[in-house]
Amino acid sequence: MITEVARAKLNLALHIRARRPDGYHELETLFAFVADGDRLTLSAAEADSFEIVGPFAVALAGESDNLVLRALGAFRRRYGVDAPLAIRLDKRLPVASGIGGGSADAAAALRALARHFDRAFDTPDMLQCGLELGSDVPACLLSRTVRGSGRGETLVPLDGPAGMPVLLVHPGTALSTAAVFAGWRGIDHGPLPDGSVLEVAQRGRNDLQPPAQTLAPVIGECLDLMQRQDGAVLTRMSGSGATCFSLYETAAARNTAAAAIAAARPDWWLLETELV
Ligand SMILES: C[C@@](CO)(OP(=O)(O)O)[C@H](O)COP(=O)(O)OP(=O)(O)OC[C@H]1O[C@@H](n2ccc(N)nc2=O)[C@H](O)[C@@H]1O
Ligand SMILES: Nc1ncnc2c1ncn2[C@@H]1O[C@H](COP(=O)(O)OP(=O)(O)O)[C@@H](O)[C@H]1O
Repeated sequence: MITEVARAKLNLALHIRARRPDGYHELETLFAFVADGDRLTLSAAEADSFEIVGPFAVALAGESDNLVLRALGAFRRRYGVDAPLAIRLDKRLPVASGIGGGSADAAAALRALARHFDRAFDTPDMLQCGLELGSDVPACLLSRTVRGSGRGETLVPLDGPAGMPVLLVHPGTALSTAAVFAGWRGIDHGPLPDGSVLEVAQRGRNDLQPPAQTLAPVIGECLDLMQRQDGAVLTRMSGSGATCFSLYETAAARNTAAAAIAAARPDWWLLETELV
């Protein structure tokens, strides 16, 4: 049996530069990944099966086109393999929350398939296979700190602050990525700055925060509460929201903040983790 962690994705900064005629946006982003995420297992079987378990399985129960199955179909068509497989997804990340759960699951499925069929996962061909499933899937295939541009598929690996403590907070509202992009006002506020990963993150922005917050005002409350805690070196919304993150210098500061936020908002989802 093969197990892959579908690590949660963060956009440490996300600059939207232009609307494209094909309906996508030209962007510049600093992708980073954390130690925790969904878990995907894959094994040879008599017949195909797909099962979703875990705390957020119920959010996907009504959907037939899970990104994991789309990844399986894309891999089979591309590489001409059809041996039956049993796949199980342990859904631990909130759905439609800006931390790439679906993209990370698709990427984890591609990595597991590559291992099962004895292929490399980081080839141009696999990255293209990933891009056809979603703009974030190539970055999620690599699951390491990387600068992304274009639709998110032009990737330059960077040395990030691995091990840095992170707190993720999701205030409960699911947001459609397309709806948030549609609310971007079309004003280019400029490229990612230069500097180390942490400097770029601290001097950067998330241009999708204003339109996300218009759709889900609770994001403002979430950021306020996170910013009121001591010791964060950066607090920001990730992707199209609504998950927000804080980076800390120490695990103790992160844990103290997590306890205070959990006490204030017991209904919000929290994850204490670290950058990889
Ligand atoms: C905003 C980001 C930032 O990393 O993350 P999430 O919030 O989804 O996690 C990504 O750009 C999301 O990537 P992904 O979730 O793979 O999006 P896709 O499936 O490719 O596209 C969904 C929709 O988002 C919009 N979209 C996506 C990427 C992009 N560069 N421009 C866009 O305008 C389009 O409306 C598209 O139809
Ligand atoms: N395995 C999956 N996990 C999460 N969402 C999925 C999955 N498969 C399909 N989806 C669909 O993709 C949408 C975007 O989900 P997700 O990737 O979690 O959000 P985001 O792109 O904001 O991080 C969901 O609303 C859901 O309809």
